[in-house]
Amino acid sequence: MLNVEELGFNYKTRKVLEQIHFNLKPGEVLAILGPNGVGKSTLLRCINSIHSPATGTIFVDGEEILSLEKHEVAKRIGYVPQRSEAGRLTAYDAILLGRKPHIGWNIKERDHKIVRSVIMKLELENLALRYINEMSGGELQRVAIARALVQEPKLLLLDEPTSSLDLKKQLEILRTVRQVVKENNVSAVITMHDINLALRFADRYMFLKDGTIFAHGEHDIVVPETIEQVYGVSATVEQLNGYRIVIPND
Ligand SMILES: Nc1ncnc2c1ncn2[C@@H]1O[C@H](COP(=O)(O)OP(=O)(O)OP(=O)(O)O)[C@@H](O)[C@H]1O
Repeated sequence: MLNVEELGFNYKTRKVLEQIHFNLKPGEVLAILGPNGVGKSTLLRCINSIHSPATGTIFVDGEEILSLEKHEVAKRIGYVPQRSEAGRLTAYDAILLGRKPHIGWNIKERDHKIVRSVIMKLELENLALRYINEMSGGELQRVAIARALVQEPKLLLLDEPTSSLDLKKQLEILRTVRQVVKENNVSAVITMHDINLALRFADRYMFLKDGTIFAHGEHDIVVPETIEQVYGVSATVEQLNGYRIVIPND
């Protein structure tokens, strides 16, 4: 679904990413982890072609992403940035806007049906007619995720999607994203800071350090050495209730 080959990116003269190389299969959730400022959001923006890489190529569902028109990118990729803009429109209309790449001028009953089903899936019924510029950070974050889901993309790019959510909603959102990925055989790339949440919902993990991949693989790469090397934190990794968990030592 996603092939990133030898990707490098600079902000002006400052090198941010180099030698990023990985694949993601349909039906997989990849968690991108790493310290503040390492380039996680920048990587998502390169995949979504908001940024043009200095080197390398990115293929989504077999198509080179930079060769596609913006609306063609939007048909394939649903991107939720860290901070969403909030205009004076209702949550329902904001979510319906996610259908725009597919519909042109005419909104069909099928579009409303998809919007209603995502609203129910994310339990947003009570927010649907509220204005998004009057919402809390967490409410807005859930609306932005709903909007990406109604796009019915092949690839979801979520930049810290749970950063403003309470514990229950963190679990609900990630469970829903995982369910959508598995049911529709699409893929998701999610940047996160909470390693334990990632260990619960992702299939693969990628740790970035100094602008490049330090480790990439399944949960067995999440070991004390990786945590120490990437974050400079001594930690123990244990198994609890079927999940691997990371516990800092001090
Ligand atoms: N528009 C920009 N212009 C110049 N530098 C930028 C720009 N956006 C980000 N940077 C810098 O590029 C580096 C990578 O930023 P990025 O936002 O990708 O990191 P991140 O890993 O997502 O961080 P965080 O975990 O704090 O969200 C940082 O040093 C940041 O200061």
